[in-house]
Amino acid sequence: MSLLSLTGMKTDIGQYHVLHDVTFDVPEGGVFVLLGRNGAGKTTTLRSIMGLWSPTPGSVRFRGQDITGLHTADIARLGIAYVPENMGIFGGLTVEENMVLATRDGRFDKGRLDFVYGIFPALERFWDKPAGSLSGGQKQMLSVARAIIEKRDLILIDEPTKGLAPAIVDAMAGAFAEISAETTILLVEQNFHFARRLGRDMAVIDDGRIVHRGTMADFAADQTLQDQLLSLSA
Ligand SMILES: Nc1ncnc2c1ncn2[C@@H]1O[C@H](COP(=O)(O)OP(=O)(O)OP(=O)(O)O)[C@@H](O)[C@H]1O
Repeated sequence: MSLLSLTGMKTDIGQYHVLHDVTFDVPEGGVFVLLGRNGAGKTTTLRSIMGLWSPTPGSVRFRGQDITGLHTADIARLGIAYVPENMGIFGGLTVEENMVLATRDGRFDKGRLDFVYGIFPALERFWDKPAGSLSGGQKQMLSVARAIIEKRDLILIDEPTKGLAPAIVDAMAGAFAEISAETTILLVEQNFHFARRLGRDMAVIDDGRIVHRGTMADFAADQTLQDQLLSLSA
């Protein structure tokens, strides 16, 4: 059984038909990549999974349970975390306060905090600093750290490399490889070079429709297919 299954998902935002037919399965373990150009529908797909938009018709199943139409908080409680493109951190609060707000009951498990520091050592150094004073890369690390401060089954991450320097992107790739050893990641990306390093399975979305599904290894080896599908992203 797939960890997450999207079937025939259509999402309207106001009068706009944004998703027309989004169907794909995310298997448990590793990184699943959803590629697509600007405005293709990647963020809307993640927001529809999290209950922030309502797909009608269509269904979202998590571990076989139909979660379509549940409230976002209930979806999160089932073990799904969301790292939005704007990172969702509180600039006026310290790193520690941002992390506290991401826990269920305001307390850290010591072992878990060490696990997070092991992946993102900068957070320990900046623990008492305002999140707003961090660099772009450190903010992105904080936003991912908030998602893993408690163990989750699935993390949805929206374009985490956008605007980051290559060295930080490398650090992110290492971090995601570590995280994906315990938690399935659904990664939305435009950066194919980053995505291909991490992805096991993948799909391409264009104009609100899934136009390709397969393994990253097959996709990365097929230049014609890449030219055809990623040029949609030109
Ligand atoms: N709140 C909204 N109101 C109206 N249209 C919207 C809204 N949010 C998104 N859209 C439209 O829906 C389409 C898909 O947007 P979405 O943000 O899902 O794309 P994306 O693939 O995540 O793009 P990007 O890479 O730019 O974030 C776009 O045409 C966008 O303009």
